[in-house]
Amino acid sequence: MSEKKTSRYAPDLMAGQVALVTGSGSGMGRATALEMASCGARLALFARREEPLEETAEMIRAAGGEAFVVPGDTRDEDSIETAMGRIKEHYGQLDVLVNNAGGQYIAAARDITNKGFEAVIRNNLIGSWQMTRAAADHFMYENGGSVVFVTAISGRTALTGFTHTVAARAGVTGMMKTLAAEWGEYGIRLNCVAPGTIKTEALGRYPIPPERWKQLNRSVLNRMGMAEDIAGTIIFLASDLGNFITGEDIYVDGGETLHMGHDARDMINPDMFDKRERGDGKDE
Ligand SMILES: CCCCCCCCC/C=C/C(=O)SCCNC(=O)CCNC(=O)[C@H](O)C(C)(C)COP(=O)(O)OP(=O)(O)OC[C@H]1O[C@@H](n2cnc3c(N)ncnc32)[C@H](O)[C@@H]1OP(=O)(O)O
Ligand SMILES: NC(=O)C1=CN([C@@H]2O[C@H](COP(=O)(O)OP(=O)(O)OC[C@H]3O[C@@H](n4cnc5c(N)ncnc54)[C@H](OP(=O)(O)O)[C@@H]3O)[C@@H](O)[C@H]2O)C=CC1
Repeated sequence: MSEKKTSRYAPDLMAGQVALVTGSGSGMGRATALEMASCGARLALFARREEPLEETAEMIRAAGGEAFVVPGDTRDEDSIETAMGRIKEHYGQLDVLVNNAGGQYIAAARDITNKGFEAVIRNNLIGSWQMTRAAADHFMYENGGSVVFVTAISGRTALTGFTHTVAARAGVTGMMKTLAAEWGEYGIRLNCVAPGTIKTEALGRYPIPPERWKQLNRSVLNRMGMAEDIAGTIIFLASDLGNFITGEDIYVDGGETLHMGHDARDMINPDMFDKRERGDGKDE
């Protein structure tokens, strides 16, 4: 067997646990699956396209982990039932569900048709509900578990061009909080991770010329987010590290949503804010 990949967390943090990650053929889903495997979790990988899932599974196996591919569509109840049945047969348990699958198209609100609005709600809200309900029915009402939803920063800020998905993600957050209140008694914890602008393959699908990519970076940390930034937070919440956290909504956005009423750096004297050796406010 090949050597286990080093994890940023303890290599046995998720030992004995089975985790289902949706949308794990790319981006944040793949990064989360890889890191969970390096923490000892056994993975079930779910998305519509089988080939990228197999690639993720191969990466996990090459690093000494265990992964099982269950293709399906979060909008399709039958494919979810099939996946849950196969996970039961293969692993016999499910402890963690990461609802990361999602996507939308960009459009001005006045150009969004009712059909288009509904399609995005189905993909980003109803899909997550269906996965969560099935995981609870099949596994978690009986044995407890942890569910993490990947949403977006739109709870704190407007995102023009994304009215439909902003509505869907806000729906997910409200649903998560209410389920957390109802399902605490079953030992089920539910939380959201809200990513800022994260450099994944998906961003490349938007019609934004590469020379304008820099403008996407509104983080105060002076870099775009990476899939691993999100994976680390998901694992913190999903694993025992987050044992007493439920109903929370954690923003992982490099400060992108720190709105400034005024920016004195531009208005008054930029030199005043130049980087200094000392950061304690005393004269140098
Ligand atoms: C500056 C920015 C910073 C942007 C940076 C800020 C960060 C943003 C955060 C988000 C990042 C990401 O999500 S990254 C993910 C990137 N996105 C993707 O990968 C694409 C995801 N898209 C999809 O999966 C699908 O298109 C989805 C939206 C779910 C709809 O799929 P369906 O099969 O259910 O439906 P379809 O039959 O395709 O379409 C149904 C109707 O939806 C509408 N519709 C669908 N696609 C459409 C399109 N491209 N343009 C217009 N309208 C469309 C039409 O009305 C369609 O009806 P008809 O007209 O009758 O056909
Ligand atoms: N990148 C960013 O800046 C941000 C992204 N997000 C959200 O975070 C999540 C991950 O994003 P990211 O990694 O960038 O995106 P990706 O497009 O790389 O990943 C999304 C994955 O979801 C899968 N998926 C989409 N719809 C379905 C469905 N109906 N059923 C099953 N699987 C589905 C896709 O695989 P397949 O096509 O094979 O089904 C894809 O692999 C998404 O929900 C995204 O909208 C939120 C904020 C910012």
